[in-house]
Amino acid sequence: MNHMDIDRDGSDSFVGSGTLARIGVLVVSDRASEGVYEDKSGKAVGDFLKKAIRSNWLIIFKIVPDGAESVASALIELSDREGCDLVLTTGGTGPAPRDLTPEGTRMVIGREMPGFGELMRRVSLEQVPTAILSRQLAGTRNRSLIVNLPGRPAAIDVCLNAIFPAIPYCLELIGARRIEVDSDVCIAFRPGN
Ligand SMILES: Nc1ncnc2c1ncn2[C@@H]1O[C@H](COP(=O)(O)OP(=O)(O)OP(=O)(O)O)[C@@H](O)[C@H]1O
Ligand SMILES: Nc1nc2c(c(=O)[nH]1)N[C@H]1C(S)=C(S)[C@@H](COP(=O)(O)O)O[C@H]1N2
Repeated sequence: MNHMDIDRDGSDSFVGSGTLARIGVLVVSDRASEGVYEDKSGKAVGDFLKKAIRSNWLIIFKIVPDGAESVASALIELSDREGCDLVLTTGGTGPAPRDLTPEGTRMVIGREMPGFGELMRRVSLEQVPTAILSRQLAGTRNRSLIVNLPGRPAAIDVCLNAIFPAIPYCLELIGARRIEVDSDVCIAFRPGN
């Protein structure tokens, strides 16, 4: 498990005070986990978060091979033991036999939140017709929001740009720690604001 503190300027050390949100990034990839290739998707998620979040947060990074069990146990570790408010997974959402991230996610979430997958498929479809092949899910596990992203590095920004406006309010509703986003990158919507 790799812990890295990130401040709003994108450096790797935490500064400032206030709520420290905990964000898990779970890379699901046979080849990245074996070192056959270098992970680019988890890194792209970290880069997006560094740009988008202006309150204090901590990233907890983990790479596992494909599989429902490997995903489920990593999600439990990130949500329950690491106390993550938000967990973003990459990879393993397609139809290939070893693509079992949605199955692993479904094993651990209490409530499914279909809107996240619906929106990501809609915006991705404007870029690639194969967007319909992603079975990405999202849901809550107690005070954690878990969201599946596709594995392709190019998909990460497209998907996060689309869903991030709804994430701060969702975290608030489930009783997770509060995050503030940078309005130059994304406008968070909180009803009543
Ligand atoms: N973490 C990652 N870093 C870099 N590229 C990735 C990563 N995850 C996926 N990809 C790329 O996106 C493609 C589709 O992702 P998918 O999750 O279906 O992986 P895969 O083909 O099952 O292979 P693997 O599990 O070994 O990454 C991969 O074939 C690879 O080219
Ligand atoms: N934005 C975006 N979404 C995308 C893609 C992409 O390149 N960009 N690739 C699609 C493809 S080819 C597949 S098979 C599915 C599942 O990808 P995964 O198995 O890497 O999660 O995501 C889809 N969604």
